[in-house]
Amino acid sequence: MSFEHLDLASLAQWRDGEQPFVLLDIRDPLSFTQGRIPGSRHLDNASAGAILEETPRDTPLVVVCYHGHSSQQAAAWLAGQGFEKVYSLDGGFTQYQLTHGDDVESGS
Ligand SMILES: O=S(=O)([O-])[S-]
Repeated sequence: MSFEHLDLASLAQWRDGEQPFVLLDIRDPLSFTQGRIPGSRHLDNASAGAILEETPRDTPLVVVCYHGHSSQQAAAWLAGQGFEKVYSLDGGFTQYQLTHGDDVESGS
């Protein structure tokens, strides 16, 4: 079990499509509150239990971090928890914001 990489163009297609998936943002809570990809959930030690419990293992997960590095570790971990389709967003939120700066959600 492992994860795959997802680029921003593919993410945009997914967001326009019908297929459900879950965006999991592992950045620090303040960064998450200040700006995130709309619809993202914050994944940290506190929320991991509930997310693992309520998410069917065949739901595709897309992990987002700052630059696309630490999301790979989180994605590998999630794959190890039995999720069948796990993706790490290449470029992370930083790249997303550069190219989709007008499509960012904020607040808690
Ligand atoms: O969050 S990061 O590991 O890409 S700097």
